Amino acid sequence: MIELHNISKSYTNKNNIETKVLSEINLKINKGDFISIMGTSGVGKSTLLNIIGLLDSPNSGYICIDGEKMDISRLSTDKYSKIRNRYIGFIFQDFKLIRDMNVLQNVEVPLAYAGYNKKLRKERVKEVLQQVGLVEKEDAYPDQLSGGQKQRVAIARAIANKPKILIGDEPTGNLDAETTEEILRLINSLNKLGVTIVLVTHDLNVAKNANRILELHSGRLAEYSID
Ligand SMILES: Nc1ncnc2c1ncn2[C@@H]1O[C@H](COP(=O)(O)OP(=O)(O)OP(=O)(O)O)[C@@H](O)[C@H]1O
Repeated sequence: MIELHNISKSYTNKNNIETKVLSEINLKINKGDFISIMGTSGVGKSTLLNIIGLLDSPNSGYICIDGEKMDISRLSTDKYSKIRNRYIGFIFQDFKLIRDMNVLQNVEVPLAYAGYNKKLRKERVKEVLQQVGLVEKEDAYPDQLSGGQKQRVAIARAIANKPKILIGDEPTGNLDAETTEEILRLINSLNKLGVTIVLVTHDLNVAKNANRILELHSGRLAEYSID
């Protein structure tokens, strides 16, 4: 479904010193997969996730979605914003909800962008809020919600367009142990419904929820062995 071919990424600082973060990474993400990517701080996990999510472009290599090669030099164009909006749902450690929009309006954003009319938007928002167990909070503003509730709203927004893949960058990083479990249960239930998941985490207990754990180390991706 999503394939990474020989993806490399490096950053060059102002003294022209190059740091190689990703080195010829190959990865095949199949429909229904639940993949965790682990690695120490600064190893390049977010960089890799942003490339998978078409938010950032590699220096070399390419990505295919359903066999179509993405033209990474054009990631900022309208066509790619639409692809991102339709195919990819993102969740982050800091939720990234819009403060002056209530729950309903936050979840509506990707639907409006995808061109759903008002009636269809309302129906779909109700459906996804039901799925994440937050129907009664549709009028609340982000500041009035707990961390776990905010992440539920972010998940509802991320899945509203029925994306092919749900991508999470440390989505439980700001949550306590109990709320982390609650969010992982929700993510697991979405995966059982067929949503493909890729999570970045440095927490093995979180990573263990996946059916495949990978570790990023020295720019390379390898299967993580639990023992
Ligand atoms: N825009 C940028 N310009 C220069 N260097 C960058 C940029 N973004 C990331 N880096 C560097 O690339 C490396 C990988 O960063 P990245 O955020 O992907 O790591 P990470 O594994 O997600 O880290 P953490 O677990 O701490 O969030 C780091 O050394 C970082 O300083």
